[in-house]
Amino acid sequence: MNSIAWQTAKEYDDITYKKCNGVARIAFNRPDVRNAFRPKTTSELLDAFHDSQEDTSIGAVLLSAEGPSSKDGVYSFCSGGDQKARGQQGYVGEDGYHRLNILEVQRLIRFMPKAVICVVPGWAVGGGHSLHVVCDMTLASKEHAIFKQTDADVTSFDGGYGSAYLAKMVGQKKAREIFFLGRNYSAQEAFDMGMVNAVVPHEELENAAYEWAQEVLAKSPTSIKMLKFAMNLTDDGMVGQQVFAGEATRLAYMTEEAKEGRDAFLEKRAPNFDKKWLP
Ligand SMILES: CC(C)(COP(=O)(O)OP(=O)(O)OC[C@H]1O[C@@H](n2cnc3c(N)ncnc32)[C@H](O)[C@@H]1OP(=O)(O)O)[C@@H](O)C(=O)NCCC(=O)NCCSC(=O)CCC(=O)c1ccccc1C(=O)O
Repeated sequence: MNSIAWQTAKEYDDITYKKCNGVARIAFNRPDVRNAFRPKTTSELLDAFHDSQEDTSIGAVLLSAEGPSSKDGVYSFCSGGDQKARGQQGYVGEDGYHRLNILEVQRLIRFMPKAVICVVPGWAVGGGHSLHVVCDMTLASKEHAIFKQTDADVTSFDGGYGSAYLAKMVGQKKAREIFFLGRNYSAQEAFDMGMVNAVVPHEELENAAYEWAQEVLAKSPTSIKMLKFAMNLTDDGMVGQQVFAGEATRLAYMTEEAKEGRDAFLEKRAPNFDKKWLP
């Protein structure tokens, strides 16, 4: 991480948020509890992801984690929902309300028109595992990453991207094994299953993720956005169609034809569209 001139974009309690050369880095920062998320964490994640989406200088986002734990030196990406904050109907924040807002974070990652790369330095467990699944790509620490699904140990079930989309990624049998048995899988095993893009020596992990982001940034922003939404579309139903079509509408807005349609309305006249029907 030393060679990258990260600048803090905003101070938070449960996460860190930095930017450098078109890349944003959002990282869990509760390493002593394996980076479990509580409502405060998810609110901060939503805020930072929203900023990354809105910032036109940012083209790719790393979702990573600080660490290791000051207690035992163990690295983690995220161990899912903080079970100490869990109430009867969800996770209880400082306002006393019970929330399930990690799914909003998942949706922001899924629908943001920028590549999101998950950086897994250690444990990726429960809702933390699901977050890695929903990211566009995942890089994992060769020495320390461990993937594990504990939802069925604590009466939770991510019935969306965390399980059904995972099954599309690793196959139905393997996805059922991951959820029904809750075993530990190494970075290499996760790579072999198809849910990790690269296994990287721990010391090089953050730099590798930044380099992957820089490679993405060298590509056409419109292509990256449309490709992401096209690949999402078949799994996201009408919402996937809506997101893809929204961007298609934006492209249509940029044409002379659209300008004529708008101007004709404002000038209270019939539109004079260019009568060319391209083959
Ligand atoms: C991650 C472990 C496998 C790591 O094991 P180990 O290395 O032996 O460490 P530990 O000694 O167990 O832990 C160290 C320290 O951290 C605390 N801790 C770890 N994980 C959590 C956690 N999730 N919550 C609270 N605290 C945690 C642990 O207590 C220790 O503290 P000490 O004070 O030092 O004793 C292992 O830790 C582990 O299995 N952790 C629990 C994993 C888990 O079950 N997570 C929850 C899964 S359910 C979930 O994530 C909800 C998903 C979700 O949010 C969701 C999904 C679908 C729809 C809606 C929602 C929604 O929004 O709720």
